[in-house]
Amino acid sequence: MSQTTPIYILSGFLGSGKTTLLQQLIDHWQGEGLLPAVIMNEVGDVNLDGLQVQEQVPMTEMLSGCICCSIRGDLSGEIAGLIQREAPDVIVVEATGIANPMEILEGVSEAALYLPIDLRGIMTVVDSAHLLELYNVQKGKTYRLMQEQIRCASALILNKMDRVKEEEEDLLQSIVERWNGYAGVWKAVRCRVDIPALLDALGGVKADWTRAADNESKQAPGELVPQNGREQNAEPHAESASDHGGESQPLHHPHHAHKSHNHESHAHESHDHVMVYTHYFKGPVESLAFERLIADLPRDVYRAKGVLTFSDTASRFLFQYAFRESDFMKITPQGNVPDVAVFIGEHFSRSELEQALLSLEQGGLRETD
Ligand SMILES: Nc1nc2c(ncn2[C@@H]2O[C@H](COP(=O)(O)OP(=O)(O)OP(=O)(O)O)[C@@H](O)[C@H]2O)c(=O)[nH]1
Repeated sequence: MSQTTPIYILSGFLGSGKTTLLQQLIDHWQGEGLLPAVIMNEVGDVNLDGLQVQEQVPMTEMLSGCICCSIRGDLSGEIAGLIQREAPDVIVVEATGIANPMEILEGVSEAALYLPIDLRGIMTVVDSAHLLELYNVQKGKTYRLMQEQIRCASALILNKMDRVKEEEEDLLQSIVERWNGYAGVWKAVRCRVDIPALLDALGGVKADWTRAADNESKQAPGELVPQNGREQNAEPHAESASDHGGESQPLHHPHHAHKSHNHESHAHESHDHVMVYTHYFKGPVESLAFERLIADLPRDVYRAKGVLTFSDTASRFLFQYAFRESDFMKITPQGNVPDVAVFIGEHFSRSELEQALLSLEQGGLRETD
């Protein structure tokens, strides 16, 4: 009799709603009396999504790199550590939005060779409005990455349907069916889906199954992809970054040993165009000026998030910016969380952004009103 820990990969482009879905999965499992654990991967050096996950959920952070390449070698160690320390009933790996799911799948499959884990599938969360916009243009790395994330999915959550016009719904449906005719599709706003049905479609997680049942129903991790015939369909990684100019700073993490595998240089190339700027604030900033700065961000900044103290309000805020939509939520972070903002995008000017933020800190923007 062997015990295996079910593991799910949460994929989807930056800001599509992965953490929003994660919260619902956690609530569901906790309601069933199960202990979920999370491996959270962020390209920036601060984990802001972690602030949205309850403290009692065991969580491991893999920061400053993308799980599918630069810190992939660490993944099995993190899974092993989590199982040993916490003995969770289920593990969710939330990948960065720029991760190629095939590479993560490989990473988890490698780990499954010597760890008692059972890969249940990849849930890909799609920002439906963003997908439709990119589909109209039919080019760009983000478009190809989204396509790949959809192709590799075992379950697809077409999220942000509130931003899709009714007349666009058929097109959306036909795009994803063409790219992946096997995965179950759930349309959602704020990832509100029938969680038990979603999990059942991927094999479910049950306390008795996890803790006591034998391995009869266990799927070999690698089976998920060939089963659906998607391995052949998957397009190669996004093309080399050499076609991009600008002052982009590639995403690297020199402190982590790189595990050698066939796709390594390939995988790295796919992220070379992505850059991250992290700004630590020295003090509070004015809320309206900050909102204006966010509204004026260059389009090449496609994701931003942070924790801020505003000079004109009493509480602290978690701010989110994804696909030109921003959101501010009051929070009271536990522990010592600095005021910080992370900006992710492609070859935007870090120095200009830094200057704008510094000027904001000095109240500079107010003077230009
Ligand atoms: N309009 C709209 N906004 C949504 C929806 N679902 C989530 N959001 C918002 O989108 C933003 C990003 O959501 P997250 O769940 O943090 O996205 P994510 O994929 O985890 O983001 P990264 O981890 O940074 O890649 C947040 O401000 C959410 O409140 C939705 O259905 N509609």
